[in-house]
Amino acid sequence: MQTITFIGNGNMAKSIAQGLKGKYNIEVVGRNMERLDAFEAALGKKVEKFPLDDFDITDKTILLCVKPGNLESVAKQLKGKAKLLLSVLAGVPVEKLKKKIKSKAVVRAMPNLAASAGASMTTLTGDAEHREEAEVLMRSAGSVLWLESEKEIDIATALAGSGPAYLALIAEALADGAVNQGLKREDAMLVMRGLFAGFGKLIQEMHPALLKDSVMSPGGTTAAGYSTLEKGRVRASCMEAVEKAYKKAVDLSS
Ligand SMILES: NC(=O)C1=CN([C@@H]2O[C@H](COP(=O)(O)OP(=O)(O)OC[C@H]3O[C@@H](n4cnc5c(N)ncnc54)[C@H](OP(=O)(O)O)[C@@H]3O)[C@@H](O)[C@H]2O)C=CC1
Ligand SMILES: O=C(O)[C@@H]1CCC=N1
Repeated sequence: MQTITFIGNGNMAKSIAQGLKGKYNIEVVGRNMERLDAFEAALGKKVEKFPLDDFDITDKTILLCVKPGNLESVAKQLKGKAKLLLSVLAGVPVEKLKKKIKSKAVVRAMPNLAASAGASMTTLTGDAEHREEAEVLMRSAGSVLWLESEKEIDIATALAGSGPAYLALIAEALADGAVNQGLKREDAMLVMRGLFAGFGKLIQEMHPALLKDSVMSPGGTTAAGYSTLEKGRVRASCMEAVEKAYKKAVDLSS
C-alpha cells in the first residue's frame, strides 16, 4: 500500500484522510502531539505520527494541509526533497510552493469539507505528468476535475471549496424560517436535511432553471417565496460571493 504523508492535522487533513484511509497508509506530521493523537482518534485507525521540526520529506508523497499563512514557517522546518507535493492551500500558486518546499513535482488540489463523507468535489491543477496519480488519490475522497490553469482552480475554490459554507447559511436560514412560522426546531432540521438530500440528487440530472420551473405553480407558494428571494438579491449576492472569494484567493497568491 502506498503511503501518504499529511502535513497538518486540521479539518481538511482529517476530512481527506477519512476518504484515503482504506486505500493508503497514512502518516501525519504536526507541531503538537496531542493534536496528532486527536487526528488518529478521529480517523479510527493507527497512523504514524511525526513532529514537524526537521521532518525529512525525501521521496514522500506529501499532502500539505496547513493554512496559506503558515507555509513559510512550515517549509523552514522540513528537509529533503519530496516525490510529489499535493497542496490544498487556497490561492497559493505552484511556483511559490516550488520555491518554498523542494519536490520533484507539485499539484494543487482544492477539495471541500464533504471529503469526510467521501463526497468532495475536488479540482486539481499543476504538473501534468502527475495528473493521473493525483486524480486517483483525490478520487478516494469524492469526485475530481483536472483544470488547465491556476486561475481556474482559484475560481473553483470560490465555488466548491467555500461552497459548503454558503449552502450551510442557506440551510440554517431556511430552517430558521420554518421555526419562525411555528415548526418545531427538530422537525425543521429533519425537513431541511431531507430537502438537501433530495435536491443533491435532482441537481445532478436537471438544469437548475428547469428544476425551478418544475416546482413553481402559477400564483402558488413557491412563486411567493421565490420572488422574495429575488427581492433580497440572493442571486446577485451569490455571484458577488464567488467574485469576492476568487479575489481573496488571488490575494493569497502573493
Ligand atoms: N476547511 C475547508 O473546508 C477547506 C480548507 N482548504 C485549505 O486547507 C488548508 C487547511 O485548512 P483547515 O484544515 O480548514 O485549517 P485548520 O485550522 O483546521 O488546520 C490547520 C492546520 O495547520 C496547522 N498549523 C497552523 N499553524 C501552524 C504553524 N505555524 N506551524 C505548523 N502548523 C501549523 C495546524 O496545527 P495545530 O493543529 O497544531 O494548530 C493544523 O493542523 C488551508 O490552506 C485551506 O485553504 C481547502 C479546501 C476546503
Ligand atoms: O476559507 C478558506 O480559505 C478555505 C479555502 C476553501 C474553503 N476554505
